[in-house]
Amino acid sequence: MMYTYLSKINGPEDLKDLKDEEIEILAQEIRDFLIESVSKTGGHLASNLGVVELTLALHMMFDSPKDKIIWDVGHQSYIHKILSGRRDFFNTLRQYKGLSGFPKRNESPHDHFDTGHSSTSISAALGMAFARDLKKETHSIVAVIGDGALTGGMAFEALNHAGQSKKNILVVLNDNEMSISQNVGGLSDYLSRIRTTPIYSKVKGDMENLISHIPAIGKSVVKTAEKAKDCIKYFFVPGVLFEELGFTYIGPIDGHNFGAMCKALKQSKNISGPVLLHVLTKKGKGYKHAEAFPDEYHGVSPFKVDSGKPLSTSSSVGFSDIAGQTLVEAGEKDNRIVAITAAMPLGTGLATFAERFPDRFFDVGIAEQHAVTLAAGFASEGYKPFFPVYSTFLQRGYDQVIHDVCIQNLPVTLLLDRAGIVGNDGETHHGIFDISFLSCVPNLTFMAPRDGKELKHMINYAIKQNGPVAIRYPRGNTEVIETDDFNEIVTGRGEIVYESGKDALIIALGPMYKKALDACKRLEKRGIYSTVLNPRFIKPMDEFLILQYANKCKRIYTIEDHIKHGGFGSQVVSLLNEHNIMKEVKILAYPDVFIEHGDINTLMEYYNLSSSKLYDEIEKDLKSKKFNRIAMTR
Ligand SMILES: Cc1ncc(C[n+]2csc(CCOP(=O)(O)OP(=O)(O)O)c2C)c(N)n1
Ligand SMILES: CC(=O)[C@@H](O)[C@H](O)COP(=O)(O)O
Ligand SMILES: [Mg+2]
Repeated sequence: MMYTYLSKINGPEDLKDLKDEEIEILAQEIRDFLIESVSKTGGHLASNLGVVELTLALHMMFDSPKDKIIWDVGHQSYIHKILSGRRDFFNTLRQYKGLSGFPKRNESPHDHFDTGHSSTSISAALGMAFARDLKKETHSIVAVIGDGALTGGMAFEALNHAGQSKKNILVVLNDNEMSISQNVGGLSDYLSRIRTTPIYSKVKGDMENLISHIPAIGKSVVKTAEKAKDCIKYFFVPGVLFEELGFTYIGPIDGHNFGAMCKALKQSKNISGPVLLHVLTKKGKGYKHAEAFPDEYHGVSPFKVDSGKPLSTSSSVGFSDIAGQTLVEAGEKDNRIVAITAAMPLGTGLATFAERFPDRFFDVGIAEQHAVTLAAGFASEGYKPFFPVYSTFLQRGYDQVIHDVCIQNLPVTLLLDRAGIVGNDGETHHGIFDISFLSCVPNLTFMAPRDGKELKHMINYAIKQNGPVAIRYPRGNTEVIETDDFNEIVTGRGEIVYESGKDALIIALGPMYKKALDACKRLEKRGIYSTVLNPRFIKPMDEFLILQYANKCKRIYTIEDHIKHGGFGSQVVSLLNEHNIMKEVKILAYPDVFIEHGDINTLMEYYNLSSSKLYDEIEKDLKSKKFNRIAMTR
């Protein structure tokens, strides 16, 4: 495709000479480029299509990188990347060693703050504003936050502080009425009222003027006048909530009108103190499939541009779907079951539960902390709350897990979806810390299913427990095994899934058992016979089974889709240590680094966790041990 204007943009300075009509053509070219490029790599499409004019206006009116633009979540920063000299790298978007899907300070001087998790932009911008003023610098600082991200508690904490601080920062609220799914909550309703009541914006200036001229004479008259002022203000002035917090509110502005956006941004620069600019956009703008289904086009895998259909389809089923389906089946039988999501009903497989049991389904917005304590409240009243949440996002609700759930030993079940490497979203999103931060918490039962069938049984097991349970499972698909032979889930019991000899004991957590099994069968061809153990329980661990086989086998390997530090393997080591079993354990897990983005198979290969790398590691290790022994006896 020919990009007449886009091909000439190598940095934001190249925008400055363009006329409004040319900017309009450029906006169209950017949309075409985005659709074409993301259809090949996959990525966050709909959110980016919605902020084309907004990003152009920001780069036109501010002087990046001297002025700092902070993108909340950062999934909508693609146009910013295109305009700041990274267009030619879009064919590598979210690929291993390629362009990140989020802002990265180490990627460009135009990226001032790394994001990925939601609702951090206002806090970061405010910190930068305090620093700027202490250093007596003068640049502008802009936080761009979506209406979804504004539902996160951190955003409220930051607004509260920023309003009182009187610091010069601009918060651009990009309101498209969508989180990944339809946005929720009272604040979202408030924004819709501003959006749908045109009188608000028209009369704002006049009203403020009028209010300021209401005279104040005599004590009781003053009181009455103040009350009247408040009433008038609350009724007519848009964004009064933000004004009351200490912000100057501007808006709502049509975020697809470049001229209006530039005018509003210019206006914001002349206001002293924090300003909130409320911008209305359409998620998916300019691509009919994304406009019609912004939730499905929020994050996409490669697709055909004409039909909008994914390039590859899979016949297997996702772990998330199995979790959702199991909760629906359980919900039919037991009306104590409630399901909570923090703005991820689709990703966590809860769509059917939401439809089937609207009274027992709660989307709380991007509010993981609140979700955990809400679940605790339900549990304290005899309910069986389930909170399916991406492992990485539960990091937000850690204190609540300890303080509100586990200390009170409440029967809340945390379904840790996307546990392990998630692939292209990268370091902010990999769920590789949960074993470390959860297995140290008393009262919590913690499990990892080897496949979808085991997940189903574990969820049903969790329903029967009287205390907190967590179950971790990865992003992606699982086999559907419809066989009846299944060892029932019993607290603290693992299972031997394969036993051909005692050369090696391979303890493989969750779905890693499959790779272990592959490696084990290849090892047999080299005359190495081993046993594969599926621990099922991270906590309480099946100490008996592990010790029994550790005693029998020559060498022990643990495999997990998690970091090594504080992970499952390190707990096996300490178990053996406590029982004076002096056998070497090799932990096969991720090292102490943040794992970059890339597809899951590539990352697993790189970090020696693919079947073939596991085979190589074990074979090499067993060989070297033989040599060591010979060397030692000499
Ligand atoms: C703490 C946290 N929870 C959940 C998510 C998943 N998530 C990513 S984008 C998004 C929706 C954001 O909506 P909004 O800010 O309005 O941006 P839009 O996509 O509408 O432009 C969600 C829930 C996240 N990134 N961080
Ligand atoms: C930006 C963000 O946090 C989400 O959009 C995330 O990328 C979704 O991940 P899944 O594709 O695994 O649902
Ligand atoms: Mg939104």
